[in-house]
Amino acid sequence: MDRYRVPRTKEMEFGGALGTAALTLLLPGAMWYLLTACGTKEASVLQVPPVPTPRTLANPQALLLVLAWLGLQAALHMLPMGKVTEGIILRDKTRLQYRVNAFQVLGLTALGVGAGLAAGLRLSFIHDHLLELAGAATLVSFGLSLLLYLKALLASEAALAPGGNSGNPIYDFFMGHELNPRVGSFDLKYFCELRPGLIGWALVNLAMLLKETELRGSPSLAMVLVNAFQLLYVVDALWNEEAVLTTMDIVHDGFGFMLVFGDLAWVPFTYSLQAYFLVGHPQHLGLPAAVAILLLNGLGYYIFRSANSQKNTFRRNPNDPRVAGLKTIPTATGRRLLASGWWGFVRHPNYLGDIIMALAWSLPCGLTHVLPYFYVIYFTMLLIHREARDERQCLRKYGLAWEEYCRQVPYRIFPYLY
Ligand SMILES: NC(=O)C1=CN([C@@H]2O[C@H](COP(=O)(O)OP(=O)(O)OC[C@H]3O[C@@H](n4cnc5c(N)ncnc54)[C@H](OP(=O)(O)O)[C@@H]3O)[C@@H](O)[C@H]2O)C=CC1
Ligand SMILES: CC(C)CCC[C@@H](C)[C@H]1CC=C2C3=C(CC[C@@]21C)[C@@]1(C)CC[C@H](O)C(C)(C)[C@@H]1CC3
Repeated sequence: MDRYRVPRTKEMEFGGALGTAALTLLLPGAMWYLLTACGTKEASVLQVPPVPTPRTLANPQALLLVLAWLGLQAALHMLPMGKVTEGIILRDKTRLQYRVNAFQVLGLTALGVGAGLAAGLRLSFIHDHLLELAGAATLVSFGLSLLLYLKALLASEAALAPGGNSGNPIYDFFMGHELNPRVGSFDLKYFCELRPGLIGWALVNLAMLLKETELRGSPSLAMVLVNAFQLLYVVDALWNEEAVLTTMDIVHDGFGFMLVFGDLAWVPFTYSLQAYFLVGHPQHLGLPAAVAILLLNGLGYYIFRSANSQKNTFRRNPNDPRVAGLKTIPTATGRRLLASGWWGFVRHPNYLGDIIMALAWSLPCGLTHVLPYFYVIYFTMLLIHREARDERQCLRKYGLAWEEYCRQVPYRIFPYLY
């Protein structure tokens, strides 16, 4: 097993141990700040929000609900439906198996929620107890990350994550020490990456729509647009679940606090900020503006989906007629890089589409507040940072061929700008 041992992480990211220690506290703090500010009349980012009470941070009922949600999603994931597929080849030359059934799970969850609503369930309680639920999800994230770190200490050296094996406990706790932590055949990272967080996000959005309906008799056009756009994004991710197996998160990053908190708390509670904002700060959206925003989202989605599909098709079968005619650059690894089509336009066309969509999700909230624009600002920063991480890995993997690609396709995300 020694020859498969994962080398020590030398280049630490996010400012090393100090930076990751700060982020471990700052990220939950930022989420708390955003939600509290959004719940006030002013919704100002400059107003210092009240200090959270212990009861809001650790509410037993909210904790039970979050655990029940995770339990339900885990149980649905384990149902023998959907196909089983293999992940990429690991260091020890083995491949893990994954059950692909997130889309069916979404369908079953939707049926359950529909039945609940028909039976009188007041889903808008999610709006009324948003802080408690976010606090509970944060607590669960800390607990799970700690268990994962302890479990990783017992794992074989070949099972560790290349990015989370520095030997510094704080850094490795944040980045994730073990690459693919599993309990039996249940893969914790693969499960958390999409299902509880993304379906939870759609559920929180729906709760906001229902709350608005309770308050004003019907949902606003702005709220319908935000719900529809983000639901499309969630459905798309679940429908293309298999593609997640080749993302940086699954292939390179361990499962630590960054991803656990990101998946279980950050995504459902901060990505739904626009819908939460609209409940307390109704916006009038005229039809021409709505059509323009709809077209913008359509453009973003088209770029995002076709760029991701083009690369996935090419990686699966370079001779597929849909991609066989594209220009490519050979690399020493035997794999080729696409150098025309979407991947000849900019080096990360999928990020460009994603950022355009992010803007379209904020615009329905009007131009009077900064808060609903948090997502597009944060997301642009996240993707610029992620792009830099990916470039470093690609340069390491492909060397001269990557340099040639960068020469042929000079812009990273934004054509003629960056
Ligand atoms: N909503 C959210 O919060 C987030 C969304 N995302 C979205 O997730 C999606 C996936 O993103 P991510 O996992 O970061 O990365 P990508 O899907 O962009 O994958 C990057 C990898 O693609 C391969 N690649 C790069 N250039 C080429 C090329 N020219 N030809 C062929 N292959 C190439 C390389 O891997 P290899 O060569 O090994 O195949 C590279 O490591 C994106 O659409 C992104 O916007 C990402 C993060 C957060
Ligand atoms: C909390 C920190 C600031 C950083 C946390 C980052 C995470 C929230 C994101 C890292 C990569 C992600 C991906 C998606 C959601 C956000 C996180 C977990 C994704 C599942 C969204 C839907 C897309 O279609 C996708 C391609 C499947 C995404 C994969 C990466």
